[in-house]
Amino acid sequence: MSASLSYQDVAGHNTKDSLYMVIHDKVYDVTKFVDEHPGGEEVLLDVGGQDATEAFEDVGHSDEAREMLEPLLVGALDRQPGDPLPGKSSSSSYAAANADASSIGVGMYAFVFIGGLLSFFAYQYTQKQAIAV
Ligand code: HEM
Repeated sequence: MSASLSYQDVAGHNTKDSLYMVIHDKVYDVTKFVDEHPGGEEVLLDVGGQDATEAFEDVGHSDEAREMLEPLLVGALDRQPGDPLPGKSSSSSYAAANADASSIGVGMYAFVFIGGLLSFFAYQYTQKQAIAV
């Protein structure tokens, strides 16, 4: 129970036959749990052999789900310098995705605003024309 595993040890267990994952620097053997997971086996296989802290927290798992982790515990993760940090790569890609989305949003506002200005001036112009006639 008090075993200490390296990230490489965990990374080796990334198949349905033997599936480990790291959540909050603890290593869990989820092999037997895969078929029972209410969220489906696919998501667990996706993060198999990796740090799943962010994926696990993103879902907002219940306290019950957290209790289910206890019997699956294998040991603590012995994190070495250079090992992936929880969610580091995916959080930066989330940030990038968000930046993309918001720049599209800004573009949309600019488009609508400029469209509005154009129609305002077009209206003014036609009004002046109408008066001039
Ligand atoms: C060993 C770790 C895990 C356990 C014990 C666990 C357990 C559970 C439980 C009990 C639920 C039902 C809802 C709840 O009580 O919160 C659930 C739902 C869910 N889980 Fe997990 N989970 C684990 C890991 C993960 C991971 C790593 C992911 C994502 C990569 C994930 C994705 C989901 C999703 C998407 C649902 C929602 C299903 C739905 O509402 O239709 N789970 N999980």
